[in-house]
Amino acid sequence: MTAFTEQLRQANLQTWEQAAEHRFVQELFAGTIDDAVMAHYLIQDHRFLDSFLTLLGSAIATADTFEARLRFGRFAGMVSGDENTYFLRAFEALGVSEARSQQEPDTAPTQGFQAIMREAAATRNYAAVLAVLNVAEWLYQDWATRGNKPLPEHFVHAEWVTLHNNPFFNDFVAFLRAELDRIGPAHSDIAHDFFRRAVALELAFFDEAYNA
Ligand SMILES: Cc1ncc(C[n+]2csc(CCO)c2C)c(N)n1
Repeated sequence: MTAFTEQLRQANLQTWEQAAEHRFVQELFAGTIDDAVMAHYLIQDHRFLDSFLTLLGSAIATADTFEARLRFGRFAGMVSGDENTYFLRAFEALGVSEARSQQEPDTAPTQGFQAIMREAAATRNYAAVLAVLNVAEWLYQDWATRGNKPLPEHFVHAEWVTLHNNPFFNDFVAFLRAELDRIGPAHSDIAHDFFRRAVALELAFFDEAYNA
């Protein structure tokens, strides 16, 4: 039988592939991404991280096992530490001042993500929370691990790949998928709905980077 998460991905395959093979991903690996595009993307993504932590909090609250709560807790610690540091170092390297990173308005995909993460958290439904988390993590792991490509030279590019392709992260994605494979089939409609909308937002988020 096809795993539930694989069924979700197959149901959204075209959008998923457009995101995973996006121009942003190609240029990131090639190291040719325009600094203005990277800066705009990271400013917006730093805001994504804020609501993402809200969603993780909801996963801790709604998970049905102690083991799952521990894993989400460890992951929240990593995201709040190393990953936040990356953003600050990248902003400095790209010459993005604190004033600019705060002044730039939220784009539509950023607002869309903040809304769907809050909405999933508010359902208090573990399957809905897992559906959004799976897209945000698994889709990023997919593009970051595809083809075993060599890392770009500049740390701003290279670390954006390795943050989404390392043993800790890969383990966490496997855990997220196993949780949704276990919980999802009994909540299929809500899982499909949140998964589909989140994949569309991922594609829109990459597209938006080029409106810098
Ligand atoms: C638009 C967008 N979608 C997904 C991710 C991936 N992601 C978001 S939070 C998080 C946890 C720690 O890495 C990961 C992997 C992203 N950064 N931006």
